[in-house]
Amino acid sequence: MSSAQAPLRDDGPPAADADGHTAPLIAFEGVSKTYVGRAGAVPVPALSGIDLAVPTGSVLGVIGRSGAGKSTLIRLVNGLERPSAGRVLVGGAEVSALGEGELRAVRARVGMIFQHFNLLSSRTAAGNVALPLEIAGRPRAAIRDRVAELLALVGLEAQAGRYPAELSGGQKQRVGIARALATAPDVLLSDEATSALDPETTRSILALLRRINRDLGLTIVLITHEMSVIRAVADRVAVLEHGRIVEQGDVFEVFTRPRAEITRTLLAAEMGLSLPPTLAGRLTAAPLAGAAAVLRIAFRGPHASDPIIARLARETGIEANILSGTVDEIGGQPFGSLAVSLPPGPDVTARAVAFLEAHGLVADLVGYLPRSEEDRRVA
Ligand SMILES: Nc1ncnc2c1ncn2[C@@H]1O[C@H](COP(=O)(O)OP(=O)(O)OP(=O)(O)O)[C@@H](O)[C@H]1O
Repeated sequence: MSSAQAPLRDDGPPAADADGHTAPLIAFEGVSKTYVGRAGAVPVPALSGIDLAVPTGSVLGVIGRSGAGKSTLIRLVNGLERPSAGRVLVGGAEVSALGEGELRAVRARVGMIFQHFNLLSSRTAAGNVALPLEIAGRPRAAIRDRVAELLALVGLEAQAGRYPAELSGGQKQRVGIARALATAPDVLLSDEATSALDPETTRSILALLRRINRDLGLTIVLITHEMSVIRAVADRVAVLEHGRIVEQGDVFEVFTRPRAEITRTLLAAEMGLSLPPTLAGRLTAAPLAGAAAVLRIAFRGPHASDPIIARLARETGIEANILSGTVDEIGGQPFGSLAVSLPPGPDVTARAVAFLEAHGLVADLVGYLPRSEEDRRVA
């Protein structure tokens, strides 16, 4: 538990089973949500049959395209929405069955940060962080000390007296994080918290979230439409499509063995972005005449890809050109991806993909490169 206050459960720390696994802090059991709206309006199914368990102290990333149901899912955790069917449990309490009074107590244990920060423009950074403590009726001196502690935690001691209009986007989000942590919650919900930030600021905010998770043991659920966010901060990922979880698991497993089509597409999009800009800008979705197919190959371990490109050439006669390659880490494990272009010829793409997958790698077509560009690159 991150907090000095009573946890949501009043029976001590989460129960452990015989194998020492703790009960999930958040659980969705057969949850569906349909928005009914005005009389006569067509009901909108937003989530269907969601089963999800978020272990205490973990970071779950929920990814999906616009309209997939991400916001609905996160709003069910703090009771801002109620399910049409199923149960949502937080710390053993069935949020979906609580009355307004009890819900208020739960919400004090669940902090939230937002894409557009949602700060009060009339209050300073310190004033924004103090707000939840004032609402909770804390004594003035305790509020002052707690606000100073929180601003130090997010690296904003020097900005305490500044108004939101005088802060950068990253600083505003740091104030948002400090405010969300004010009542020492057990859970932090992040609704696209880095979507309005530039890449460098995004990295620093994600690093801050990771540090808070590690140092305070805070359980984090974040929603995003970017795989790079998941990779940077999450332990586990759930992929949502049309209101259903189509894939979930350990981030390393899902990145290196994506099963659902949507997961592969999202990973390929990220890979496309990590190509050198001159190449990425020339990548086309359609196979123009004479274009070279570009594959993304995911592999585990720093050297796992080296022999496979040589073997592809030797065993199938397909000579792939390496366009770019990265080796990264997910949760301390090396994970790499290569972009290669393939020579022209009948069935070359299908044969290459089949060969690579037969050797335990994941290969996805990310697009096509005009042959002249590809030749120039190789020359
Ligand atoms: N209050 C509401 N009333 C009616 N329909 C809604 C409401 N909120 C969301 N929806 C619908 O539910 C579906 C899921 O929406 P939701 O906002 O959860 O998706 P999302 O994945 O968060 O999308 P985005 O990334 O665009 O925010 C969409 O079809 C949306 O139009």
